[in-house]
Amino acid sequence: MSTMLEVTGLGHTYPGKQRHVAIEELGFAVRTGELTCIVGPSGCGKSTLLRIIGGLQRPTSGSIALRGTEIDGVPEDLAVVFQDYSRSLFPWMTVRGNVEFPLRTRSVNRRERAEEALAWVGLSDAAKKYPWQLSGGMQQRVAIARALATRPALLLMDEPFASVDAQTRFELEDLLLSVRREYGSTILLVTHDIDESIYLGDRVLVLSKSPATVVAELDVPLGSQRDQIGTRASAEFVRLRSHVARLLHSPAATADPRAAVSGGATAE
Ligand SMILES: Nc1ncnc2c1ncn2[C@@H]1O[C@H](COP(=O)(O)OP(=O)(O)OP(=O)(O)O)[C@@H](O)[C@H]1O
Repeated sequence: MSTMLEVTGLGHTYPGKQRHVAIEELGFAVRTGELTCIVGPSGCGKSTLLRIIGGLQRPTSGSIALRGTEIDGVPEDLAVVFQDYSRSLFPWMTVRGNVEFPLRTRSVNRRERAEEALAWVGLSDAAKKYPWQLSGGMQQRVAIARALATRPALLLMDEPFASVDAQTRFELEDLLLSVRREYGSTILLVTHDIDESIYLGDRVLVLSKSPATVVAELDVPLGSQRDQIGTRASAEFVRLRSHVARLLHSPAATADPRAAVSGGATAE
């Protein structure tokens, strides 16, 4: 499998009076076609990391390569879905207008692409509505459709389901799994929810407290067909969940980044 994203020796320090070392010597790779979840404690630097990968912020040190080319600015073939759907959609544009918006500079059939992406997320009937006429979960589907319409090489998602209720969250998680199964998307998703990281991920990267560094990389051997009840009740899921929880809460685990590489290791 080829490498989609390679992060090497990444560091970021916020300067000035509030000087803060947010990320330190952070490195990992995302393989093409893989859904990688990053889980870490609140304030550890997850959003900073995604902003840097998305080209919205320059790192203080280290490098990031997308398909072998170092990122300098906002890459064309990368899309981001943020947590706050209410601020990421344009309220004066219809749903279809929002999905077509990032395609305006590309020579593609915008209408066709937008309609296709809306069908992927089950919102064909809402194309002419405005975002404010939709529920929160539907608005986040629009944001996902807008990102998918550009056919990004890499889809970045920053806590995409953190602002919706639990039932909608489950539905959106399953939607994401089915879309990526069908289209083989490469996805890097940040969450602070351990269960979500295991339910969605082919691989989970566990980050330390700030400054963020990779504590462990775990393979998630749960297969590609997952369901909210059976998968979450499985012995493997429960084992991984307690393993990640221990890694996140144990100061000793932060000492050796290779302490728990590849899910086989147990913290018990
Ligand atoms: N502009 C800034 N200036 C100084 N410090 C900052 C700035 N932005 C973020 N930080 C600090 O950097 C650290 C990482 O912030 P970041 O938002 O990346 O964390 P996070 O893991 O995404 O947080 P959360 O889980 O709460 O969303 C935090 O301690 C935060 O206070």
